Amino acid sequence: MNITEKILSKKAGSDVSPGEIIEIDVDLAMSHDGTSPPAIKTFEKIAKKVWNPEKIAIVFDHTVPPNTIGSAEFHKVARKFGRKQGIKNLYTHGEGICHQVLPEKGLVEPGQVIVGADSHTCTYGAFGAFSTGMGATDIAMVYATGKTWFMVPESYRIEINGKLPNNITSKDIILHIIGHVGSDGATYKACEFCGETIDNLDVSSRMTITNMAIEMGAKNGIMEPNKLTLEYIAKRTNKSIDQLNVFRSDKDSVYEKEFSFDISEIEPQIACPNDVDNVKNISKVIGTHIDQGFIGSCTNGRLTDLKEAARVIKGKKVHPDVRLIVSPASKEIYEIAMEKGILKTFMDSGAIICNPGCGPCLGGHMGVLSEGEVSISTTNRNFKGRMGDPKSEVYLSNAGVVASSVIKGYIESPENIL
Ligand SMILES: CC(C)[C@H](C(=O)O)[C@@H](O)C(=O)O
Ligand code: SF4
Repeated sequence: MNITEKILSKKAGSDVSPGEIIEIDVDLAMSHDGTSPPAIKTFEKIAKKVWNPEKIAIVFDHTVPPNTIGSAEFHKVARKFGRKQGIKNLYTHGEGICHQVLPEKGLVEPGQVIVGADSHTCTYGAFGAFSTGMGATDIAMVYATGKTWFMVPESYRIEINGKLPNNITSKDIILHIIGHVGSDGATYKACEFCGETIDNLDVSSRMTITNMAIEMGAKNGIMEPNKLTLEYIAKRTNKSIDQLNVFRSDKDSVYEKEFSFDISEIEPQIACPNDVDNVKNISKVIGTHIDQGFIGSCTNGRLTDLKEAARVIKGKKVHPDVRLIVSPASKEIYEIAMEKGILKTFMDSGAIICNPGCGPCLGGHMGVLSEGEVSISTTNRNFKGRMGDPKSEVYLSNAGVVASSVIKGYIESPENIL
């Protein structure tokens, strides 16, 4: 069996195979300020008390602080519910993006089943957990019962080998893969990422890859935890590595499809408007005019990303006709970036630093695009109108490319700047 099948078998109490429908207990369920209110509405029709207030996390991140009366209402409803139900992990003070906050708070462990009312819940696969997004009504059922059902997915094995070239990050790896597989190329599949490149990646870089599994339609993205990951989880959960429930794929596991990528010579990858799989080598789009750069999100708002961007922008200025918005993915990251002088580097360059949260990622606030405006962004989606007007455009890249581009006012590669 592969890692996904092993986790689901353990939960189901017997060996499962792809296509089978199982009902299992979940270890952790999550919703945020955008999806908690609809989940609560359904929950209140079916139950009075949540199944376990310790196994639910509610994180305010999508519009923090609230930007409309409607979102302030959503915060009020979710906050009241969280308090009434005694939800232990209720983060209402701008702690950061749910997908960053949950691992930081030690809520994510290998071998767990985690569900969340947000499509990028697949991020926790970087820690060797089976995790997936679902709709708010499904989450309401989980809040009430602690259980959910799945069809066991078929698995894709995606092997990545080669040493990362200069100015290339795991964002380029996942964009490269999505460009090949297609935005619906892995619909309902368990995408297992493996190979020497994955084995050597740090925790943040691994999270970027599993985070974007949903952009190929995957049910979940998953990796066997490496040493750095196990150390991270042990530290965050106050457990020893031996206490963690690590699953690994058998050597003779069965996969529906197998892919192999060598990334040792790739260029920075850019997902061009308006599809995440419209991926081009940067050399094809250098010179494209931009009006905004955004560094942040659950994909690339971590310290490694901020450091990479700061390395490129240090001592330089953002182009006068461009705005650069930086929003660290969590308060913890914000604090470290502040202490290390990284935020100062951005401020000196002319950037706007926003509080942790989703920020402009989904076009809600803090950097909405007007008609015809173009953004280069470290986020994960570039659908039509994603960051504002339907006639605005979003290019997706790694953080270093955003930094080099905002200096020039057009898409530019860091290697031409440094
Ligand atoms: C608002 C929320 C439901 C949505 C998601 O599920 O992904 C958002 O986080 C996004 O990135 O588009
Ligand atoms: S940062 Fe963007 S992609 Fe991630 S959860 Fe928030 S809105 Fe969704």
